[in-house]
Amino acid sequence: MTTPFSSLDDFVALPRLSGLVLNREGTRLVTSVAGLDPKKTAYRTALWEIDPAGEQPARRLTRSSAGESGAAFLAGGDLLFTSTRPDPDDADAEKRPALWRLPATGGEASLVLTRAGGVAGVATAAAAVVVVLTGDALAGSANEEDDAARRKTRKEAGVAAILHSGYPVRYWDADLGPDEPRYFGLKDLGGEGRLDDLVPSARGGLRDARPVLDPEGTALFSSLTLPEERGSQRSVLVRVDLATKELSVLLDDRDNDYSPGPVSPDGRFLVVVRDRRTTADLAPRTSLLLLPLDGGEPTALAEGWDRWPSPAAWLPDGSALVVTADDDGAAPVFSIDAASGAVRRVTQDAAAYTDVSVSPDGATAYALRSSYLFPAEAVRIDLATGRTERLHNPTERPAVPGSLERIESVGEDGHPVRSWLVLPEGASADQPAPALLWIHGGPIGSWNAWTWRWSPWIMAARGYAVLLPDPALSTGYGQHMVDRGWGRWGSAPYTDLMAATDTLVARADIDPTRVAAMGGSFGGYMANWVAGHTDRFAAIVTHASLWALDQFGPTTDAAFYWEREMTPEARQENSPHHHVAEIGTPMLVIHGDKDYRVPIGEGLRLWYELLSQSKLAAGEGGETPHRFLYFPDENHWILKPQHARIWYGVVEAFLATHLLGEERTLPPELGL
Ligand SMILES: CSCC[C@H](NC(C)=O)C(=O)N[C@@H](C)C(=O)N[C@@H](CO)C(=O)O
Repeated sequence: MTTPFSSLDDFVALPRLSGLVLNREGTRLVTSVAGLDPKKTAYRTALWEIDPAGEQPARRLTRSSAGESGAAFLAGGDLLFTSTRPDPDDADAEKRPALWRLPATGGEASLVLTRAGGVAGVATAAAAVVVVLTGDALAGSANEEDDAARRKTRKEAGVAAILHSGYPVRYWDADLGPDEPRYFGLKDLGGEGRLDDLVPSARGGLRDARPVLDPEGTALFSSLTLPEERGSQRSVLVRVDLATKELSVLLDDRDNDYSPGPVSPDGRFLVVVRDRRTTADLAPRTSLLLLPLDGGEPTALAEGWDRWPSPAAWLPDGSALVVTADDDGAAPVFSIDAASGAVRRVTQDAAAYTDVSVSPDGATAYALRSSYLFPAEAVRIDLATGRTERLHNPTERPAVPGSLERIESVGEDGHPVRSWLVLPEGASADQPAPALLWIHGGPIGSWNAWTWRWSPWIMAARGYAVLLPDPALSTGYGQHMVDRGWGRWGSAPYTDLMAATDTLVARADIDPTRVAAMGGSFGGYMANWVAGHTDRFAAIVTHASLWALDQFGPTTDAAFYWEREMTPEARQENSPHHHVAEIGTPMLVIHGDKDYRVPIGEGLRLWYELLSQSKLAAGEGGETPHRFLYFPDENHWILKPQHARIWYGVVEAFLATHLLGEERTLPPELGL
């Protein structure tokens, strides 16, 4: 069967949904759809409306060459969004994300405000016309005019230098400073659009945070990151009064990070996500608290539930909280009774749900849902029965070239290890398929949702089976599954993966002689570890991978996080670079230069040590089966559509050489 996964051009052109917001009346749903721009070198998003009743077809709301994102409904029904589309009244204005408003009654969107530091996000109150914007301001600026003037000076002088006195200095793929994120209360939406800097003392503490407003728009709740000694940090929970700007710290201790969930409909309780601070002996743990906003003590919610919930929305009568949580290769919707903490699974399918909101009568939820069978799509969920119905979406489900199975293996310690297995069409005992072991990143995570970056269907369309195992350190299997791998990456996570591979190759429809291992980020770490510990794979692909743990810890963008995870001894014991001399498998190394999470130094050192020290080191004349695919302008992830095509094309060619004994033509854009 020909599907969009047969052609990389067709694959990158598939439209992608993200985000879903519901208006207060429950009558309008809005999502973002990303599609290729005319040059096919970038994605741009447009806003689409979906009928919550499931009757009308989806309709496109916005159209511009700049694209739109960050949709948020105002009480009253107008839709706010951000866009770098041109200011209709100022053709010469600099392109920067601004705030736009689309009237509920129809007509064109109008520009609400533009600011020198741009508008990064919008939060609105449910029951009052109150808006809080997120946007950058230069650290030293006193107000908006001052900020604009300082930016102009810096730009005209051509200065990019940044003077730091604290940590971190980089985040993901961005250099931090002298900009820092701020929250702005927007006064007089219809008039001058005056902005009020709500936390001027935040320094860099609002990075990674998002404001949550109470229903009446009297206060915002947020995490605020505070610097600690020795480059460390913690996230405390704060409340900011939107009238007086008074900031109060609600929860702050050195054993946990806190972030806000939704405020109860009566405004009395705040749901709080508590993330336990890790040490070399203590793995992460996520739990929920209910914090009375009248000053009482927080209480644990669903304390005995061995899952890590992500809060989504309250039922309108405040009787229950709707959450999602990773669970056995899925991320269903659950309901937690607010009084008893009793947990009930709502959705029953093996899918991952996000962006959940609840209708005003509390009977229905709306969400995005994806799985390995289909990308994100908007659905309606009957909260009483769990019955789930696909709405009329802006996109169709792409047909996939094969089938999906759930399989189970047993780890060395007897612990079950569960995997998804993608099988190509025609795989059988008569025609066993070559196979790929794909290792997920994190390492705290799960293969439970569609991903565009690691699409197993691209490989299935080319005849490969793909195994997606959740080894030790994966989420959705209880705390013990995380604890048994914490700080011991080369032990249970590795042996679980080998147990899953044993189960895979024991199948009659899999060819045990043609199997490769691949992973990205932590998955790339593990691919490197696999390379130094077994010769059972015919090829290894390692993307954005950790190679030398002593070097990686201090150079990543969040050194404090990794330095907590292992002792110096554990870093030595678990570092793949000590085993380079054992590597006898051809490796394809892939790295982006703008990767600040796993800095390029990991990829450069891995590449040189493979060429100079592995069993397949470069010989006289420089010959080696290893390859290095380097992206000078990509980050931890390969995001540009033309580079995604190169990524899949080069990976496929490398696998064809070593698993199938076939030579493929490399993508011509490589210029080779
Ligand atoms: C929730 S697990 C922690 C993720 C981790 N965070 C920090 C602060 O380092 C992280 O980014 N890990 C990467 C090495 C990684 O494996 N990333 C994966 C998944 O997040 C990826 O696919 O990029």
